[in-house]
Amino acid sequence: MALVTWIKQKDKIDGAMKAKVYSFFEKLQKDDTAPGLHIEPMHTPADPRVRTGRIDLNYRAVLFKVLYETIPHYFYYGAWPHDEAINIARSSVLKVNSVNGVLEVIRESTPDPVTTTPPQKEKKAGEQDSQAGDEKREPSGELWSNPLIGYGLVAADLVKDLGLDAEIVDHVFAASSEEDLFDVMAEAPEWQATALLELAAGTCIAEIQEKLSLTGYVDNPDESEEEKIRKALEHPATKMQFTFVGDNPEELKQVIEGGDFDAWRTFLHPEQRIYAERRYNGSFRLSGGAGTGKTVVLLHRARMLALSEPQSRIVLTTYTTTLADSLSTGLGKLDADLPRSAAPGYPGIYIGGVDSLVSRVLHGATDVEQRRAMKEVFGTESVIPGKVLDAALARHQWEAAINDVTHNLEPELANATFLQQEYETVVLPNFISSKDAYLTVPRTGRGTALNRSKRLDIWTIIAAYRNYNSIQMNCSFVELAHLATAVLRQRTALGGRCLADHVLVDESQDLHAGHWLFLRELADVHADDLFIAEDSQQRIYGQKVPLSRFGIAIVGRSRRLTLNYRTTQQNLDYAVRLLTGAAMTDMEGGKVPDSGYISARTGPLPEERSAGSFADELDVLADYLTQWRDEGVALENVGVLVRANYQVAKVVDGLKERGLTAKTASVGRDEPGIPTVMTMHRSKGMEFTRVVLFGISDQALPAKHQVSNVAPAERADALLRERSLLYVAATRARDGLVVTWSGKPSELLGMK
Ligand SMILES: Nc1ncnc2c1ncn2[C@@H]1O[C@H](COP(=O)(O)OP(=O)(O)OP(=O)(O)O)[C@@H](O)[C@H]1O
Repeated sequence: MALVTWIKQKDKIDGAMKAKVYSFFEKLQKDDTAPGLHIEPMHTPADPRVRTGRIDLNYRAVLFKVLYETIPHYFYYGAWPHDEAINIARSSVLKVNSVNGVLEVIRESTPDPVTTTPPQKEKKAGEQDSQAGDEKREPSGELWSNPLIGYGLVAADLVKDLGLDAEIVDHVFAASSEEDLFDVMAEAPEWQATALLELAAGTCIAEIQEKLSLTGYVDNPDESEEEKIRKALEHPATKMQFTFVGDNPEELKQVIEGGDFDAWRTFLHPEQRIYAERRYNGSFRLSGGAGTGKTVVLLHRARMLALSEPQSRIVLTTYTTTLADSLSTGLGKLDADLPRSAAPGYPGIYIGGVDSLVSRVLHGATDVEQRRAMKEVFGTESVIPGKVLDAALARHQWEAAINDVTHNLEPELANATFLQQEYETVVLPNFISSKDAYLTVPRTGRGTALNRSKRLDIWTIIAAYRNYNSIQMNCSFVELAHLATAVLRQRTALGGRCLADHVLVDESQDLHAGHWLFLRELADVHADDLFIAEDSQQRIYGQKVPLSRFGIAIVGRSRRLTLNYRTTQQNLDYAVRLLTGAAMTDMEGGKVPDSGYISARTGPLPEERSAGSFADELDVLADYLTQWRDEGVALENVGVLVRANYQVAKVVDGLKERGLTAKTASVGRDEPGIPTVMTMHRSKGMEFTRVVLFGISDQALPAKHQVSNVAPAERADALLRERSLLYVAATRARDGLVVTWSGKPSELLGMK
C-alpha cells in the first residue's frame, strides 16, 4: 500500500491523460513496487526524495517519496513529457518553509524574467473582422512600473518576514512588465504567488501574514523532516496546493476528474477555509467582490455544519430559484452524500430560493394563521390572495392608483418607482395598516423627506393600490414575505420551535426588508444562526437595508474576501472601472472600496466595439462568435448579455439570420456549440469563458424607466444599480470580455 498527496496542477491535463494518470495512481496506491510503474530515483537530484514514474510512453510523473515508518507516501507534483519531467524532477525540492511552516515545492531555477518570453497573447478576437466604418476602442495600456518597488518593499524583508523564496523575490523585483510578474508567480508555490499578488496590490506584510495564517511557526531543528512535512500538511496555506488523498481511489478520482475547474472543492484559500469552518457566536456576514468565492464558502460551510451536527436543520437560500438550483448542483459536486431535506424544518440541508421558502411556509400555514397574518399586514382578517402580482402588473396598479386619487404630489413622488419603494421599505416592514400609523412612522434611511400633507396623499394612493389588489386577489412577493413572517411570529409567540438551526444566505445584497424579517424568524438568535454572503457592489434590485433593523447583529462579525478566482485582472479592472463615480455603500452604510480586488489570473484586455446600427452590431457579434468557434472555443460557454428582456429574442433572431444558432437562458445551458443570450439580471451568479455585453448604448443604459421621473435622492441609487448591473455582467467572464453598442455608447462606459 502507498499513500498519495496530490499537489494542485499548474498545467492542465486533458481527458485522455487524466485516465492514464488515474490508472497510474490506482496501481501505485495498491503497490508502489509494481513493475509497470517504473518508480525511479534521479541522479544528482536537488531533493533525494524525488522520483519519476512512467505514465505512458512519453509522459513521466514527478513525485516525492517520503517514508513514514514502512509506509511510502508519494507527493505528486505533475506529469510532463520525458525530458522536461527529468529536468523538473532534478531541480525540484519538497520542503517545509522554515519561516512559516508551509509545505512547498521550490524549483531551484525559476525563470529569469529578463530572458523569459512573455506567454503568447491570445489573438484579439474580431481584429480582422472589423466592419467598414466601425470604430474599435481598446482601453489604453499605461507605462508599467513594478509595484513592489513602488511600495518601497525590501527584498530581504519579504524573505525574512514572509518566508518568500529569495530567488523568486529577486525575479519579481527584476520584472519589467506585468507579464514578467505573472510569469514568476506562475512558477511559484501557490501560497507564495498569492502573497506576491497581495504585495503587488499594496497589502502590507502583516496583513498578508494574517490572511494566509503565516504567523506563529517555530522551526524545531530536532524534529525529523518527515515529521515536519506531516505537520505542514495541516497548515491552511499548504492546503491551498496540497491535498491528502491517502490510499482512497474515490478521493483520487475526484481530484483528478475535477481538475482546474473544480479546484474549489479541494484547494481553499486559508481565509475561505476559516469562514467555512469557524464557529461564530451569532450571525456573520461575508462580503467580497464578484468571483471571490463567497458561494464556495457557503457550500463548504453547509457541509461542515451538516457533518458536525447531523440532526441540525440547515437552510441554504438565495435570491432566485435558478440560483438555488445551482447551489444544489454545487453542493452535490462537493459531497453527494450530504443529508438533504425536502422541506424546511427537518434535519438535513434544505436548498431553495427565498421566495419559494416563503411560499412553503404560507402553504403550510393553517387557515387561522393565514387570517391573523392578513390582519397584521393589511388590517383585515381574510384569506391570503391567491394570485402573485408580477412587476408589470404592480406598476400598472400603482399608476392606476396615482391617476384615480386626488393628490398634490410632484411627479418625483407620484410615480410607481418611488411609491413602491416607500411601500416596501417603510409601510410593509413596519406592518402599517392605517393612515395614523403611517403619519407617525419613522422613515429612517429614506432619502426624500415627507411632510404631513405629503404623507397623507401618499397614504391615500397606497390605500387605493391595496384596494385594487385586494379586489383582484393579487399579492406581491414582498407582501407574501411579510405574511410568512407574521405566520412564523405567531408560532414562536405560542412557544413553537423555529424552522431552522442554521440559515446560510447567498446574494443577500438583493434581499428586501421583508426577506430579512422572514429569515430572522426562520432561526432564533443563537450561535451560527445566520451566515450571510453579500456583495453590495452587485446590488441590482431594491434598496439597501441595514441588517441591524431586523434584529440581525453582525457588528464585529463581518469580513471581506478580496482575491478573485473567476475572472482575469484585466476584466476585473474594467468591471471595477464601470463602478467609478458611484459611491458604493455596504448594507450597514459603510464605505466599500471601489478597487482593491485582485485576481490570480491574467488575460487579454477587454475590447469595446461600436457599430453604426443595430444590424451592424449584430454583424460584429456574429463575427466574434464565428471567430471564437473557429479558434476552438466551446460556444456553449459563451454568454451574450443584454440590458432588456425584449433584446434577447432580437439578438437570437438576428444571429439566426446570420447563420448562427443561439438560445435563451430558459432553454438550459449545455447544448454543445450554442451560446446563450440572456439579460444581465439573469446572468447573476453565473459564469462563462467569454462574455459579450451587447447593446451598451446610451438608449439602453441606464434604463430610462429606472432613472427618469425619480426624486433626486432616489436617482443616485437607481443609477448605482445600473452601474452595478454592468459590473455584475462584466464579472461573469472568466477569460474574454467584449462590449458592443450601436449609436452612442452608454454614459456608464465612461468614455470621453
Ligand atoms: N479556492 C478556490 N479555488 C479554485 N477556484 C475557486 C476557489 N474559490 C472560488 N473558485 C472559483 O471562482 C469562481 C467564483 O466563485 P464563487 O461563485 O463562489 O464566487 P462568488 O464570490 O460567489 O461570486 P459572485 O458574487 O460573482 O456570484 C467559481 O468558478 C469558483 O469555482
